[in-house]
Amino acid sequence: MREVLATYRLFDPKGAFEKKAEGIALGLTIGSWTDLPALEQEQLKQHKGRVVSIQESGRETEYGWEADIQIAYPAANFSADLPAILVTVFGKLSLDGAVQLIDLSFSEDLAGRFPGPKFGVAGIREKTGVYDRPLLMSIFKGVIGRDLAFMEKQLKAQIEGGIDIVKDDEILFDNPLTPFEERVKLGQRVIKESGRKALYAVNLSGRTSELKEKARRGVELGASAYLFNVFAYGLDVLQELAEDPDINVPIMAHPAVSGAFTSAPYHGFSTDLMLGKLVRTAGADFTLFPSPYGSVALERSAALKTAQMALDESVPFKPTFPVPSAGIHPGLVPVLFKDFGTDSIINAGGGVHGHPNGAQGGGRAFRQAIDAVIAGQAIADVDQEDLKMALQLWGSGK
Ligand SMILES: CSCCC(=O)C(=O)COP(=O)(O)O
Ligand SMILES: [Mg+2]
Repeated sequence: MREVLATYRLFDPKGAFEKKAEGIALGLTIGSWTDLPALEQEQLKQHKGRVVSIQESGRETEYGWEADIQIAYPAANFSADLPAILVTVFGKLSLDGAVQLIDLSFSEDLAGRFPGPKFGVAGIREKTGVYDRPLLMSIFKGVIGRDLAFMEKQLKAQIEGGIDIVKDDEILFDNPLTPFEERVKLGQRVIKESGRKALYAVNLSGRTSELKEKARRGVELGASAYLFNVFAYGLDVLQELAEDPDINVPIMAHPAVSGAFTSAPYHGFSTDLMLGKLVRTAGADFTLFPSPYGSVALERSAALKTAQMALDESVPFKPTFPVPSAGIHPGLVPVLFKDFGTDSIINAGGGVHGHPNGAQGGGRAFRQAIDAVIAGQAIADVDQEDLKMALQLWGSGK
């Protein structure tokens, strides 16, 4: 049956979940129907949401008792796009007090209407030539108000330090000093000159109506990846980009703005649904999200579940690379590896550029830490200068 299955976390002071679930199933589909003639009632029944399960946790919160409920919505009610689906399952309900949308599952034929990542984990490993360890990514920092020569210096240092992927900071937009097209050309040239198989994710920014054309032009000029602030634009915009055959480079979903609707404990979307499952469904090859340990920390269980959703083998999409980020330094590599494993990306801005030996030293320190954990060695025992300096500066561990 073509349908979407929505899981909600509900709260109710009286624990009247059956009534509440039925109210949602009816309210988000056919509304009130009891006064209608029998024939019309029969026709409307095909469109009514169906309560599939109610699971009470036994936990009492400030909003009352807690339960997870599942409601199936017939695909006949919506067109096969994320805006229509999100409005169907959480439209006005999202405005109605304490309720969270924590999961969405699509029937197979419906899932087939979405692209998923073009490249996924395997495709990105192929592009970077790295198969047996977490990849290392870094971020341009302090480039607002600086020119292309400054960026070139930073990019060279990062690549020479052994970084596999360099990304723009999400706050770097098109600007006269470092315009999009010039950044693309610069990245292409510097990577080519380095002889490495690195990627540079340029921030694809600007008006929605101009994005596709801009992205295609960037690809013509040699762009190797795009960073995209998906939550400022919307998931459907990401999907449009991912589906375009001419935009044939990996897309990196940045979590900026997502906290506005994923961070509340009793309202909004769950983080793993948005940053794990839905960005993957819409076509992101990488998903960035706050790690549990750094400066902008996500609760550990939410971060782990986000990575799990990005890689989950039970969905019919290529896996999205999980990128736990923010405040990452070399001393955190062992815990990142323990929690997120080989199929993850270690990503750092300050932890690379703030190294006493500059971005080159920062890159080397990370690579030394990664090599050590892969070899089963304690990073504190590594006798290499860059890593030692990093551990002295930032410590080892959380
Ligand atoms: C909130 S995850 C995004 C990571 C990011 O864009 C960033 O700038 C992190 O920088 P940091 O210096 O904390 O590594
Ligand atoms: Mg940033």
